[in-house]
Amino acid sequence: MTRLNALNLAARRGEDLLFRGVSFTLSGGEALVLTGRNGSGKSTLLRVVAGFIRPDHGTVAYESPGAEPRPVREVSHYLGHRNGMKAELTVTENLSFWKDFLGDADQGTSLDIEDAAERVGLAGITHLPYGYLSAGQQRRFAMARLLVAHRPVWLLDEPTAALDIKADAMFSGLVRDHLTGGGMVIAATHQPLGLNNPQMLEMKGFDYRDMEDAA
Ligand SMILES: Nc1ncnc2c1ncn2[C@@H]1O[C@H](COP(=O)(O)OP(=O)(O)OP(=O)(O)O)[C@@H](O)[C@H]1O
Repeated sequence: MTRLNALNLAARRGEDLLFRGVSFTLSGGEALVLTGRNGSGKSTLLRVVAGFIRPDHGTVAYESPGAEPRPVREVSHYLGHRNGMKAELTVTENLSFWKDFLGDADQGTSLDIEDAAERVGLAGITHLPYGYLSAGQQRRFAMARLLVAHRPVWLLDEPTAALDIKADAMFSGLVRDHLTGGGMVIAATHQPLGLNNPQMLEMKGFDYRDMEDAA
């Protein structure tokens, strides 16, 4: 059984701690949804888990049977607000870069680029420069990145913001399939993403200090 363990995480933004004492455990097939108002720390927590920001305190690691705990970044995809694609390269060139760069973790299997394009509903246009595509098409191809390299942990920051209903449903399908295959998802999202009974974690922003004072 695979597990992702976050223990007592704290992170600083500027002078102050933005959160502290954040712990959770996810097993393969499980999802965690981060909620909280704008600026409450959802993106920051995702970036700590992804390994982009060093926590002020605490640890987060991915565990799989017979292996030492590993940094989550070795086994995760991070889909943030930006698409992470170069406008002047074609879709195929962009996705090939990510496929080679990320590789498949843990002997997993991934889709080739045309199959991934089909999964996100955009077969046949992978020869076009990424910059020619509409904003929604660009976002769909950013999602295809999750499919061209196998990574068991998906870290998603508002993945479907500004997408139409069809794209929402398509992405919910990808997430469901990923979980059914034993993957994990941590998502900051206001959309249900088709998740069945996810764990929930409400981020409080800098206000957590007032709440502790009042307690
Ligand atoms: N690089 C930074 N340096 C200092 N403070 C930052 C930095 N990045 C974010 N912050 C602050 O940290 C707090 C949390 O930001 P974060 O982006 O994690 O919130 P969020 O819950 O993801 O918000 P949103 O829903 O608007 O995306 C905010 O008050 C923000 O201004």
